[in-house]
Amino acid sequence: MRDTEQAPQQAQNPTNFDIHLSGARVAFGGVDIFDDLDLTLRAGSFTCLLGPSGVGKSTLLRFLTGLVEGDVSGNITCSNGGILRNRIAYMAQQDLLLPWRTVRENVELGAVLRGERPDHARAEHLIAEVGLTDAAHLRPAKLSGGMKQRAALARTLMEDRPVVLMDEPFSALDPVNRLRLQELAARVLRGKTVLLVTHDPLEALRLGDHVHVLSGAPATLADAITPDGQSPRNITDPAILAQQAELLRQLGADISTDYGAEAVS
Ligand SMILES: Nc1ncnc2c1ncn2[C@@H]1O[C@H](COP(=O)(O)OP(=O)(O)OP(=O)(O)O)[C@@H](O)[C@H]1O
Repeated sequence: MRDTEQAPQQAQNPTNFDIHLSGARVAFGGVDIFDDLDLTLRAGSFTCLLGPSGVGKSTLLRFLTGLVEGDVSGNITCSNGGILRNRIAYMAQQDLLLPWRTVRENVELGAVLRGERPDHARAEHLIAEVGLTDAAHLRPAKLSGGMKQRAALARTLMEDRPVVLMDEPFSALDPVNRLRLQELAARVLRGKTVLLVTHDPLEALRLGDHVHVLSGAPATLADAITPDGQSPRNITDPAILAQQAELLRQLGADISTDYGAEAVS
C-alpha cells in the first residue's frame, strides 16, 4: 500500500451536473420497496446511504443505473441534460470480477470493452494502492473475499466516470484496510458525484458530505446529516461521534438520548 504522497491526485474531471431523482417507485411482487421517493445528488458531492438490511438501499442504487427490471417508475434527470446511465461507474455488492481474467485484466476491463487502450500505469498504481501488486497476475478464484473486493474497488476507481455508485465497497475488509481504502476512495473520488451504500455509520460520516437513512416500508429517506469538514474525516472527533449516535437512533438503536450532547452543543 503506498503513502498518500505517491497516490493519484483527486479526480481530474470533476463532475459538473446535479442529478435529480423524482417520484421513484420500485415494486417487487406487487409490494412497494419505495414509492414517490425524491433525491438530489449535487455535482461533486459524496452521499452515503444507511438503512436496515432489506430496506431497499441496493435497489435505489440500481434504480439509478437503470438495472432494476419490472415494476419501476420515476424520473432521473441530469442538470446538463444527457442520460445518467452512460456516465456511471457501478460497484455492486457482488464483486462481478470476470473469473477468467487476472486482477490486472479485470481492473483494465472497462477500457478493453470500450475498445480503448488501457492506461497501464494508472492501473498498476491503483492495484498498488489497494495492496494487490503481488496478486495482479492472479485470477479471482485465487483471491480472498477482501482481495476480490479490493480488485473491484480498483476497477471502479479506474473508470474515472463522473458518477460513482458503490454498494458496500469495504464490507469484506479488515478494519485497517477498510480505513486505508476509505482514505483512497475519498482522495481519488474527490470532485466526483458519489453515492455509497454502507451499514457503518462511522464510515458514512467519514466519507459522506450528506448521510441519509432509508427506512420503513415503503421506504422513505430521512433528511441528510451533513458532517463538517472534508473527507476523510476524523472518526474520533466528538461531533462525528454525536452524529453517529443520531444515525444509530434513526436506525432504531436504543441509544441514551444525551450521548454526545456536549459535543453538538
Ligand atoms: N430482483 C428482485 N426481485 C424480487 N425481490 C427483490 C429483488 N431485488 C431485491 N428484492 C427485494 O427487495 C427488498 C430490498 O432489497 P435490497 O437488496 O435493495 O435491500 P438492501 O437495503 O440493499 O439490503 P442489504 O442491506 O441486506 O443489502 C428485499 O426485500 C429484497 O428481497
